[in-house]
Amino acid sequence: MAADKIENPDQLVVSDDPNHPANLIPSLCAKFWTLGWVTGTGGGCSIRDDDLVYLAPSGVQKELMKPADIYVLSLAAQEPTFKQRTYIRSPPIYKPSQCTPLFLAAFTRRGAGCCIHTHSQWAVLVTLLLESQGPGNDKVFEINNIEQIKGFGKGMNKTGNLGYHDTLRIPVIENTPHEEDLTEFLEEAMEKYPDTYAVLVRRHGVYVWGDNVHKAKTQCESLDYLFQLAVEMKKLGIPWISNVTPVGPQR
Ligand SMILES: CSC[C@@H](O)[C@@H](O)C(=O)COP(=O)(O)O
Ligand SMILES: [Zn+2]
Repeated sequence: MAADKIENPDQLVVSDDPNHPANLIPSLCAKFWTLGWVTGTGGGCSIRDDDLVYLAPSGVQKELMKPADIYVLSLAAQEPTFKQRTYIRSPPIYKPSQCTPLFLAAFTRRGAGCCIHTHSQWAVLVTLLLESQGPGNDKVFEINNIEQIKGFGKGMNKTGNLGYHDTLRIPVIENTPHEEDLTEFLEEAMEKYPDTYAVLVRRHGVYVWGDNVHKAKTQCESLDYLFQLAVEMKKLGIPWISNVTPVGPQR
C-alpha cells in the first residue's frame, strides 16, 4: 500500500498473524536475547515488507519489546540519501534504533527482507582474533570445509547455497563511536564483497541480512555457529582454512 494511502498508521502494527513484522520483531528479539545476541539493549532486527520497513526503538530492552513499540517507514517516501528519515508510524516515547541506516543499506542495496544485528561474543571474539594477526584495515574472516557453510546463499542475484568446500568470506569494518557512522563502512564492504550476506564490526558485533526473515535467521545462526567453532579451533591450533580434497562426484 502506498504510504500516503495509510489512514491509521497504528493499524500497521496490529495483527493476529504471528508472522506479521510487528509481531515477529519482538518475538525474534526475545529468542535472540536467550542466545546473548541482543542483551543490554544492544543489537536488534528489522524487517522489510515490500516498501514498508519495520524497526525497533533505540535503547530499549529488545527482548521485552511489544508490537506497539515498533516504528514503520516507507522507503519510497524517504529523500535519496536517507539522512533525514520520516516515519509513517512512531511510538510516542521512543527514538528509532540507531541501527536504522545500516538496516536500510541492507534493504536498498541488497534487496534484503530482513536484517539482524547481534552483539554475539563469538562475533566480537572473531574480530579480536583477526585484529591480533597484525595491522591493516582489510580484515576478512574466512573459513571452509565445514558443513554449516551450506547455510549461506551464494550471493545477490545468484541461486543456490555455498557448498561444503566453498570458502565463506565475511569482511570486517572498523567500529565508530556513533552507530550511524558505520553506514559508510558497511556500504563500502557491500561493494567490495558483493556476495556477502554479513559484515563484522570490530569489537562490536555483526550485521547479517537475507532475502526474507527465514534466510536472514538461518544465515545469522549459521554464522554464529561458525564464529564459535572458529574461536574453539583457534584455541586448539586448527586453521580455519584447510585443503581437504573433495571426494565423491562434484556437482
Ligand atoms: C548497548 S548500546 C548499543 C548501541 O550502540 C548499538 O550498537 C546497538 O546495537 C543498538 O542500538 P539501538 O539504538 O538501541 O537499536
Ligand atoms: Zn550494535
